[in-house]
Amino acid sequence: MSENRNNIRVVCRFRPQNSREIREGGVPIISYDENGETCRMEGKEFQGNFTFDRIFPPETHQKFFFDESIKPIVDDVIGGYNGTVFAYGQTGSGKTHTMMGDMDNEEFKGLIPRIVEQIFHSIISSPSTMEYTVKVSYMEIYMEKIRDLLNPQNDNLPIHEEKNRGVYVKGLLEVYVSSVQEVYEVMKRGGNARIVAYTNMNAESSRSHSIFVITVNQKNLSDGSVKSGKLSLVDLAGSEKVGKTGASGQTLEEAKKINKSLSALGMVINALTDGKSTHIPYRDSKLTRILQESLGGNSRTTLIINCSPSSFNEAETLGTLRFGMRAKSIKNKARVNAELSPAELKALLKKAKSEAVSFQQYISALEGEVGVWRSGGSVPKEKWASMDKAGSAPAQPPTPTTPANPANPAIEAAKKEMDSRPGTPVPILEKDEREEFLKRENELTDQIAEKETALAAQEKMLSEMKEELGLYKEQEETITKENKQMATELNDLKVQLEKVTYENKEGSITMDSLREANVELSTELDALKKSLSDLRLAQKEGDKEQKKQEKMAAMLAELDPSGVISKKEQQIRDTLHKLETIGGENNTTLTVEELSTLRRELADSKNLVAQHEQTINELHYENEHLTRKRDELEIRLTTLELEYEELLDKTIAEEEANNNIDITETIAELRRANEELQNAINDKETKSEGQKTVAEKEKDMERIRKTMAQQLADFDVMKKALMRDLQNRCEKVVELEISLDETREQYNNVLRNSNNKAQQKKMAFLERNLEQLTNVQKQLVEQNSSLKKEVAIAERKLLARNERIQALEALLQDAQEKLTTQNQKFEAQLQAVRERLEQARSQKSNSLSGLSFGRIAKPLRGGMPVHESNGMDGKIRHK
Ligand SMILES: Nc1ncnc2c1ncn2[C@@H]1O[C@H](COP(=O)(O)OP(=O)(O)OP(=O)(O)O)[C@@H](O)[C@H]1O
Repeated sequence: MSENRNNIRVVCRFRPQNSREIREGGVPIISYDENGETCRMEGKEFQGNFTFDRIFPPETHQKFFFDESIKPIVDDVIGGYNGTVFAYGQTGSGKTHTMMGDMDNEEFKGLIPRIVEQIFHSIISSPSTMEYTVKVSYMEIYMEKIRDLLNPQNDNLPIHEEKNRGVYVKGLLEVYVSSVQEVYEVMKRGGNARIVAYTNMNAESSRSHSIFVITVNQKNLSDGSVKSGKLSLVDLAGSEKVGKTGASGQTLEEAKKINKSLSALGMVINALTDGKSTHIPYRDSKLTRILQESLGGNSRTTLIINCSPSSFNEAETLGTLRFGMRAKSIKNKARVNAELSPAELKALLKKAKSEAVSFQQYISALEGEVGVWRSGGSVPKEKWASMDKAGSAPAQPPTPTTPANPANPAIEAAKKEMDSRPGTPVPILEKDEREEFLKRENELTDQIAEKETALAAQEKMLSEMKEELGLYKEQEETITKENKQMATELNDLKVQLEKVTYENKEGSITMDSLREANVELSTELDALKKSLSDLRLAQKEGDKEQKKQEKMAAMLAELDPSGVISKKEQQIRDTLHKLETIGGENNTTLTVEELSTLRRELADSKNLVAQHEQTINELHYENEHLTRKRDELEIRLTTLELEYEELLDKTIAEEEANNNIDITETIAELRRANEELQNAINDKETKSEGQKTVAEKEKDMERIRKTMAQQLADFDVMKKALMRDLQNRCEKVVELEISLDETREQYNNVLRNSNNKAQQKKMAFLERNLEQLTNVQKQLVEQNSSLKKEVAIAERKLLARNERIQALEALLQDAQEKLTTQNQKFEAQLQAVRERLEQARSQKSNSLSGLSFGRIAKPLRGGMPVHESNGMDGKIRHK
């Protein structure tokens, strides 16, 4: 292998100007030489050329870039070399595009998919005597911690170094794969776990350094020899300037850490290339420690520097190009990682055996020489024992004058090994010491990792608690605010409640007063109604009386239209007067003429009585007629007015009974009187016919006169009774008629027909009053009902408010209880945190004082162990 192959190969790839650069007025400042190795920068700050192993301009396709820059490294890996490809450049310069690209797109897939394809292609193309196993691992270094992307919960893996194995990440999951597709799946799985963030320069900026490792082990089945090649594909985080990326907060912290590891990378490259450094600071960062073998060690390394061609990023591009220029001169010492075949081992054994014989001879020669010197002799210098002589000739005792100062080959070998890595900070140690040192270093690294993990867990817990605390505080503030609001609301409600209660009381008072006023008005109204009804009654009575009189007159006029009864009554009275006169005039004896006159008059009287009888009959008839009419009216009235009906029924029934008795009795009496009168007349006629004496005649006359007077008085009484009866009946009839009329006619008509103006006036006044009072009463009733409604509404509102207040009070209480609980919880958590912090501090001080280490849990190692495959065979035997 030429020396060139041991140098780090640096290729430079420019991407096209991006939209931001164009927007910011950036212009391309890079021109490209046709030889594909040189480019020229024409910037404001710098103008000059850069030469690399290859330079790829912006329009370079992914395939071309792979074929021209990286493809040979696949053959190296298959050949048993370690290889490294890493991409360096500012954020957004195209590192991920170059390394990974779009693996599902044939045109845009990047180097890693193409390398994988190429490896599997080479395996398939290799001789059938070769057996391969391929395993992959994927990790990222984020914030100076190694995270397993295939098992992301392992986020702080330690780096170990062993003499035989070199530098490796302990606990990293390695997955055996047997096809390109399986590798793709693994890559996608790991890619999804990568930490990316938005920056001004790149919407999906990698915030970590990712390292994808493919290890190809191969066994030559024909001679038993084995080889292994390990290819590390590194996509570095952006070497950005903080200001330009707009990094802040966590991103700023990231940027600082990223810059730290990148500057450590720069320092390693400087130390490796300045030609004078004896110490290479690999251990200054995780990145450089992992890449230790790739930079100046057992690896064939290609560095891809990704650049922007734009004037907008001149400074960053210049930095990247200079970084590439420095790296160019790093020299590696790549060797094949092979184990010897049995034949080779046999040869080696043979050689070792002959060497052992030589040593034995040398030792014997030395012993001989020592013996000579001890016995006081001397050995000439040319005869001194030496290895050369021991290997070729039998051992001769050395010349005693020559000092025995042979070099210890083991120490020499160790020294040589150490010297071969002049930059390693490990002091030059004896072989055993170095092993001890590495062992101790590994232990300490483990412990550091454990402590870091524990610390990170504690920090995480602390930040979570802080967050929780913040949340509690926020909650507390919110609750306090709510409480305040509630209190205000509660006060408002209380005020409203008081107002409503007051209004309610006022309403009740108003209601009471209105009720009282209503009662008073009702009483007044009742009194007015009563007086009105009294007045009406009085008016009615007056009307009745008037009507009655009128009716009576009319009826009497009807009964005796020609005044016959009165005349006849007068005649009777006259006759009686005559009789009295006759009786009174000197008690003289009546002449025949006088008697005949008396007879005539008597006849007239008889007629008169007959007429009276007829009249009485007529009256009786009329009475019956009226009774019938009254009955009819009563029936009609019954239907019209219940109260009247009952009253009238009673009255009329009573009257009817009395009247019937009276009339019957009166008639009977009249008949009796008539009979007696008839008898008396008959007696008189008989006596006169039998020539009675004057005294007898006088006595008879006196008797007749008395009888007549009696009869007349009786008649008079009877007449009066009749008249009274008639009058009563007429009154009743009139009353009935009036009642009937009243019932028939409307009340207003009665009022209109009323003749009494004063009464009318009073009635009208009272009516108005009544109307007003009715209106007032109506209003009061309305007010009353509306007040009742308002009171009901107010009561409902009050009830609702009371409920709301109760609910709010319950909520308030609930919130206060919650707050208290949360406060208690928070206090407890705070106390726990304090205790833990205290514990951590004491542990730290203990460890610092060298007393003892605190008990920190080992990091979890989930997923499959390193030696396990993911269920895939992983072995590929070419047939
Ligand atoms: N050679 C190129 N041709 C076309 N587009 C490119 C090229 N290089 C990069 N890009 C585009 O530029 C953008 C940024 O690229 P990329 O993400 O690869 O940058 P990066 O260097 O990985 O950034 P970071 O360090 O922030 O992760 C992407 O959209 C990518 O597609």
